Amino acid sequence: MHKVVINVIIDFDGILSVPNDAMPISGVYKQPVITKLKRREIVVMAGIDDMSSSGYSFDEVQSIAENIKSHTKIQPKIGIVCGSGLGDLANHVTNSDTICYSQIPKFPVSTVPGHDGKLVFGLLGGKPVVLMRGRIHYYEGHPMWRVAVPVRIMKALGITTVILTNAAGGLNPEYKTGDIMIIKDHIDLPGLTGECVLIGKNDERFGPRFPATVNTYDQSLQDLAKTIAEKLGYAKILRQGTYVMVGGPTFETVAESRLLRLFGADAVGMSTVPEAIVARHCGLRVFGISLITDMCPQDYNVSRATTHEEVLLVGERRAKDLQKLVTSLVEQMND
Ligand SMILES: O=P(O)(O)O[C@@H]1C[C@H](O)[C@@H](CO)O1
Ligand code: HPA
Repeated sequence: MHKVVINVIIDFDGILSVPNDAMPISGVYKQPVITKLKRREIVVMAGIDDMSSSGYSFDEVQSIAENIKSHTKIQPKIGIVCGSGLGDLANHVTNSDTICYSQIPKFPVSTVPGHDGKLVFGLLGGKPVVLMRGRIHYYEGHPMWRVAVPVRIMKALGITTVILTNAAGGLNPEYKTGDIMIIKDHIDLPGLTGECVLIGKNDERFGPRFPATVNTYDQSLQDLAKTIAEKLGYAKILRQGTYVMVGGPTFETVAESRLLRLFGADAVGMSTVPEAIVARHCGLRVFGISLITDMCPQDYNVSRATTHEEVLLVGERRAKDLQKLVTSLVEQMND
């Protein structure tokens, strides 16, 4: 969302004009403007996109879902978003129907390597699922609402639970590359600084204006995943922690990593939080899991540069373990 500072001139007849040099910059509205004008008028005058927009309307979301339904007979109960390098989970889906995002009118398309851009419908662990092989990220230039609108679309397709997976950098010094972290909580750093995914007009048919975000991540699913992971022999690589979302696409500096750790985060990534918030907002049960693909530098002497290639490589190496965990979780969870 853009914010603008503009100067307006209001003459004695109440006629209002905007100087030619009025330009959108990051900032806040000047108070005198707010008192004289409706917010919407300022937006129109400044030539900015509709600031009250929170994205596709309820009806648009329903109609995107209807279009998707015409491509498959599967009625999914669980939605799964695959993180960087984790899309091969789709290979475990049987009886599958695959639809490219680009085939679906208005469905946002991902541009990031390791994010194929396909919806895969089918059975996983015997349950009907829809899997997003590839997600949309804020740093690709999408507004925040668009990053998470696939979750609303999956809800309109009939899911009741969403599983969010991601690749993340480890901040907790006890973590190691290749660890699997069950997300117990998150820090919405963009949200705390004014870019919450739910900013804009609220349609109560999606969810309430002021949703609570305590207990975003379903406790019973966390417990079940922990039990399954231990049975699978993953105890040594299993973690449970707090994920912080940053806007990206830069990987963190040493000072940023230290700051995020001070905030209480165990892992950092560039996704998941808007999806989790939108999912809870519309009443979905949420489970989140991070694969620690690199350790964030917290010491200048040992800092080395993280690359996306490294992230994908670790994703590939741990893919099978994550696939087993997610498949068993889907199989054993109650609907
Ligand atoms: O989609 P996720 O969150 O798994 O992707 C992570 C964050 C960046 O998109 C990318 C960095 O390598 O991986
Ligand atoms: N930082 C932010 N996002 C990430 C990282 C990281 O180190 N690794 C994978 N996604």
